[in-house]
Amino acid sequence: MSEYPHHIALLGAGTIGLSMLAMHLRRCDTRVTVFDPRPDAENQLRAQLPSFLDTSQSTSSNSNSTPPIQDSSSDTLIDTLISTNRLRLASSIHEAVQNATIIQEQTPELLSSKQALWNEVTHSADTNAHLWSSSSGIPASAQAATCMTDVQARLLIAHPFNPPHVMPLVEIVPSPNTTPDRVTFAQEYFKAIPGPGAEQSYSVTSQSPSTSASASSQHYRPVTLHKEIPGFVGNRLAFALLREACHLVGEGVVSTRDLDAIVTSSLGPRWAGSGVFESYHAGGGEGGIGAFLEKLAPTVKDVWGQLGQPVILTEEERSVRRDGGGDGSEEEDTEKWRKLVVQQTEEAYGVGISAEIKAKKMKMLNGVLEMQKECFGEL
Ligand SMILES: NC(=O)C1=CN([C@@H]2O[C@H](COP(=O)(O)OP(=O)(O)OC[C@H]3O[C@@H](n4cnc5c(N)ncnc54)[C@H](O)[C@@H]3O)[C@@H](O)[C@H]2O)C=CC1
Ligand SMILES: O=C(O)[C@@H](O)C(=O)[C@H](O)[C@@H](O)CO
Repeated sequence: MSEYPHHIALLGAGTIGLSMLAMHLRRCDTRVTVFDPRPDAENQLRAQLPSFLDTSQSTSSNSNSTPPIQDSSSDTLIDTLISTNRLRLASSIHEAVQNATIIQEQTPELLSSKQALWNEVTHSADTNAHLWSSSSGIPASAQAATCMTDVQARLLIAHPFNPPHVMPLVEIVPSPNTTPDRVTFAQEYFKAIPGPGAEQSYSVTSQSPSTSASASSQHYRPVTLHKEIPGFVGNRLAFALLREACHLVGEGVVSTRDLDAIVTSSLGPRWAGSGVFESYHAGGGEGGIGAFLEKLAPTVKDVWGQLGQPVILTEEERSVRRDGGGDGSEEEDTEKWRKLVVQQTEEAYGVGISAEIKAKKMKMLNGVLEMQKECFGEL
């Protein structure tokens, strides 16, 4: 038996993949083989991963420091992970999945490429490996539609929220063909991953492989959906809010910056402590959410009936319109909101986020999560 019971093949080391890598390495009983075809994959990993690992200052909530630039200690950390067999870089999918017990993909959000990936993976992988997809919204049944039944039984969605090395939610979304034992394994695996800042030495293999976050210190919160639905739950809620936000900006009701201020000075703080239903339950007074819905039904009905339906075009749809001889003016009308949203957001926040701002946002996020644990035990 390997010194590491869990051998994860991580396919795709981009925005989510590298953060997922740091998440997996927080368990002492894992080793991870990474594959990404981009020519600069190793450089990207060496540049990004150290700042996601808890040994750096930038993840602790009391840090004012900006994420460390890559220095020799970062390289040493990566080299030590490699020399202690906790981290390996593969040059092909075939190589990456050899003897993997868990195969997790964070490749581009395209159904066709995910389907091709799973077919390629299952030609080389152990027939008992767990198969996880980080997809933002493509259900497992769609991804596995061109795979054999035994593959469909092992494939599920483990959808993180960015950045997964910090954000507690993992949406576990099985397909109708995913067997219950695979769901249970995924739930228990993520629950046992220590949170950010857990005292952790990534390089010492002398630590016993067993790692389990105690219930009181549980950080990750896998939530399993009962049914598949495109976008799952987190993104459907987020995209519903995004749709109305884009509608309000497109109609000239509010600017993007002021809409963000409305969220961060009300709903954001509220929802950090009480979710949608709990907060309306409290708002309903003695009668709880039942009373809330009764009292507010006329207003809710009126607002629901007037929520915006802004149209968004895919790049393909936009090019078809342009190829059709359109001068873009029809597109401008159809997506009037889009130009305003992009223009106002870039004016408000610039293009690209500075390392200093990223560090401040990370400090705030860690602070909120620490406060949640302090007030409510496990998240
Ligand atoms: N960016 C986000 O906030 C979140 C993204 N996701 C999901 O995670 C997945 C990846 O998204 P990102 O990390 O943002 O994309 P990304 O574009 O940053 O990274 C994708 C990586 O996959 C690599 N890749 C392409 N084909 C590959 C293959 N055949 N095998 C291995 N690697 C391959 C690319 O070189 C790239 O580095 C998507 O399904 C996305 O919906 C999920 C949650 C949040
Ligand atoms: O918001 C998140 O971090 C995730 O729910 C996502 O899936 C991404 O934002 C996604 O919507 C964009 O890649």
